[in-house]
Amino acid sequence: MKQLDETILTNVIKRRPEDSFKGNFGKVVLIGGNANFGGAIIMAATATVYAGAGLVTTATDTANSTSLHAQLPETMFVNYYDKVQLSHLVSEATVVVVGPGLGDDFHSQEVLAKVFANTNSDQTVVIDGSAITMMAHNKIEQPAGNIIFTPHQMEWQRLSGIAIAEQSPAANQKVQQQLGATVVLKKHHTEIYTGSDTYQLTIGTPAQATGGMGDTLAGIIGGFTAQFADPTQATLAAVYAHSAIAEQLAQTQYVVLPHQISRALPIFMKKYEN
Ligand SMILES: NC(=O)C1=CN([C@@H]2O[C@H](COP(=O)(O)OP(=O)(O)OC[C@H]3O[C@@H](n4cnc5c(N)ncnc54)[C@H](OP(=O)(O)O)[C@@H]3O)[C@@H](O)[C@H]2O)[C@@H](O)CC1
Ligand SMILES: Nc1ncnc2c1ncn2[C@@H]1O[C@H](COP(=O)(O)OP(=O)(O)O)[C@@H](O)[C@H]1O
Ligand SMILES: [Mg+2]
Repeated sequence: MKQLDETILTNVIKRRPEDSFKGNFGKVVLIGGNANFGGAIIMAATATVYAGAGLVTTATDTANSTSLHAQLPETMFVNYYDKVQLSHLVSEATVVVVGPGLGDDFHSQEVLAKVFANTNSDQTVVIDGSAITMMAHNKIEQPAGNIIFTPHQMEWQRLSGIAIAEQSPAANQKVQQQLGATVVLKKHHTEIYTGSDTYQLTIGTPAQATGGMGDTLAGIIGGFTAQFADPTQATLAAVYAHSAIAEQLAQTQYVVLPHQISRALPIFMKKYEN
């Protein structure tokens, strides 16, 4: 297993061309946040905006629209029950992030089905949280696109059928190959299965063990894959940046809040641009 190090950041994070505009840095659509889990999609969208995506739209329950804009005026809002708008939005996106706080009831399943019906092979599709759980429980096929799954260990157990205690690199890799998708298996020392290689994160801290930390990672992956050329390298850089920022904050903090990682991204990324 290859160990991820700081060089992934300088390899991936590019200085912006002078002659550029928001359209050069990707359109990201994030779908999630039911009436109970609005915070999850707000945290994910915050991470995507602060990671530098050019245009960010959040498709969520209408109950979340005011709090979303109070936290993050940079994002646009769409009611995820508006099937026409949702279909159009997803099909026009550079990157789709689906699942943070989506829930798994009948309405969540309908939203997921509409999203999956409208992705295409040119897009990166980050599948997180409730979307992974629904795919596993309801045997839903993978959508079109370059797929990146971001499960925690229980979500990976649900999707792969491998019990947490049995999640060895060999067993995980076998299922990754069947899926044909990148798998970011989140835990202390997260493992990333890309198909051609397996990587391990050797940084990260228990100060990250708090709700919303994975939602934030999904958003950073969305922001990085929207802007930077190679989706696999961009994913590796996002995973590294998320924990590197957390480690820095944890030097003086007992717990690191997810939104603090997002807020730190622009200054952190500036140090590595080249
Ligand atoms: N503010 C918000 O709106 C927030 C909304 N959120 C959204 O909620 C949705 C559900 O996501 P979820 O992760 O909370 O629940 P689920 O998928 O049922 O997994 C939990 C079960 O798995 C078990 N478990 C075992 N190992 C584990 C591991 N390594 N990591 C984690 N769990 C592990 C665990 O064991 P236990 O803790 O009971 O011992 C428990 O039985 C999802 O859409 C997410 O985005 C959250 O992000 C929080 C903030
Ligand atoms: N002890 C730990 N050490 C390092 N990273 C951790 C630790 N605990 C949690 N994390 C990180 O926090 C995130 C948790 O993801 P997840 O469970 O999906 O959170 P949520 O769904 O609440 O946003 C992952 O990126 C994981 O690697
Ligand atoms: Mg999660």
